[in-house]
Amino acid sequence: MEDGKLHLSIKAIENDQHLLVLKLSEDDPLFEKKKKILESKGFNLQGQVVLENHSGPDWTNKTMDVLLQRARIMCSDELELYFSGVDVNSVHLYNPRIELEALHSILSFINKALSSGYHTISDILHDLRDSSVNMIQELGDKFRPESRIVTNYSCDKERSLLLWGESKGVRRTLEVAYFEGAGRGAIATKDLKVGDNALEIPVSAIISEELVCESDMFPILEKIDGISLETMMLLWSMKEKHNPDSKFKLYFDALPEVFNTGLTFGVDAIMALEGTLLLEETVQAKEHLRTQYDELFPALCNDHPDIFPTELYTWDQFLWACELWYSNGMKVMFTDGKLQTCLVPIAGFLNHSLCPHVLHYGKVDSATNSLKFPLSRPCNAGEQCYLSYGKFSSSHLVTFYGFLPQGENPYDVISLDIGAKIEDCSEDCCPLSNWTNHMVRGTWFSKNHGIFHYGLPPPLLDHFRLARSPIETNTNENLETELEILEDIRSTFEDMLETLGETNPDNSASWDVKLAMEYKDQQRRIISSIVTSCHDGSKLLKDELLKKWSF
Ligand SMILES: C[S@@+](CC[C@H](N)C(=O)[O-])C[C@H]1O[C@@H](n2cnc3c(N)ncnc32)[C@H](O)[C@@H]1O
Repeated sequence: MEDGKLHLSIKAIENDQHLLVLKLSEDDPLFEKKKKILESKGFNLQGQVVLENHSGPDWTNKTMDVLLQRARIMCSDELELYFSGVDVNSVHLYNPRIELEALHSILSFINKALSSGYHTISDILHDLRDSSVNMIQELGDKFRPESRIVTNYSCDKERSLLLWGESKGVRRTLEVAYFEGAGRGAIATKDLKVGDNALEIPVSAIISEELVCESDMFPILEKIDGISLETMMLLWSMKEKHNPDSKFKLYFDALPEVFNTGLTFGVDAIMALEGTLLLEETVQAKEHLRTQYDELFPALCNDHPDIFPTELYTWDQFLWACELWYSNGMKVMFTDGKLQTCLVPIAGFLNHSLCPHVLHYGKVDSATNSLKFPLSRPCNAGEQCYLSYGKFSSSHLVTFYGFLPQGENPYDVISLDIGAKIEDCSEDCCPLSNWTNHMVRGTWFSKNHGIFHYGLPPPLLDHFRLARSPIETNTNENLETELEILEDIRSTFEDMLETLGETNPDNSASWDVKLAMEYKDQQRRIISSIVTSCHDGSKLLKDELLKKWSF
């Protein structure tokens, strides 16, 4: 089996014994970094586990542990490698999504192995499968975001859309409900296991580029220099929304009238963002859209009033359509290998979570010509079923989706403008120093707050160490330098805290001001954690220095 990032295989050896081999995929763009981590943790690159019948009750747990430690590294993304070099032994959740990917990769492999024979070791494989299923269940149990259903919301339009879906061949084990603070969402109609499909949408029920290409606006749009198919789709949807004969009428009818994303923040909310990078991000994103609009309108309406009626192409409607596509668009890979941003009716009801039920979706199954949404973790009947929209920071989620996810978002990082790449020092001393950008995140994610770590990202510390003593690579002795580094980092982040200022909670504030303030509070929490970690680290160093001097 191959999961893009890791190869798992079973080889028969002697005396009914088998070898389970877990190897890093060389196609993984992070291959070199992961290889270095595996080596630095003392793992050989050819991860092998001998499977023999049967080695006692502890054997399954120990084997799962070995497999999981490796799979965590193999499934990690660049961000996780940057921050922790992956704390493979951690029993804490540093990133539930990666933990889920690692467990799910192991489970999928074992399921495949079981269905393709290996009778002599089927007991072992069953035990490993049960163990991974239990671990996935435990992971999900630790992550239960609050989701309260609003009972007085009529879901008539949504139900009509579900019925339309059934008539188009949509299969589902989900119902729609309205949730406090999240709008519509999907709940499981029965207990769903890992591998069950929450949804299956035939390609014919997906809004894709084909529709604009067949429309009467295409011959006009294709003549515009540099216009993308995504922009064409957006313009098509602005008109189709009002088409009483549209094949997707029930879909458009069920869309929210307003989206409430960062793109429609009012002046007060923008002002409330003062001191955060999100202020610039939202302003720039909106300016970019305004420029794009002004390049197309009113020219298109003036030149082709029959195809582009002025009343359907106002700036406000353009912005609504941008919010629709940003917050509901899904990347879909079709069977011809083309990747398109599409609107997927019904799947668009699924909300996002940091520990989603559906992790892998977006590739059309050629056997059924449909888009499937299989579960990577179980979802009980009546429970809200979540999707992963992607590995997004809170600033991205606020700007383009208009919400902050519940729980600690590991992708919530603050980039630091100290970009210059430093050359890799020797592999033995700091194998993961070769980064082009530096960043920080809440230090509560780090499990190592000890001396020389302080809960801060190792590559960032190495960057400062190298900048101070380019020749000396082993800084462990250099406590004074460490102290200076921590003082520098602390003062930078104290300045940031000061720029952020204080916010006073105001329950009567509008939705956008509340969201902006909530975002700002989160930023403050992240920055405060760095200041505190620097402070605690300095104390550790001073204690150490005192000990040295007292000898
Ligand atoms: C694809 S739609 C999901 C369905 C949406 N709730 C609705 O009523 O149409 C994406 C939007 O749902 C909302 N949303 C998704 N996940 C959320 C979450 N975890 N918490 C709050 N709102 C969420 C945001 O408004 C986002 O822009």
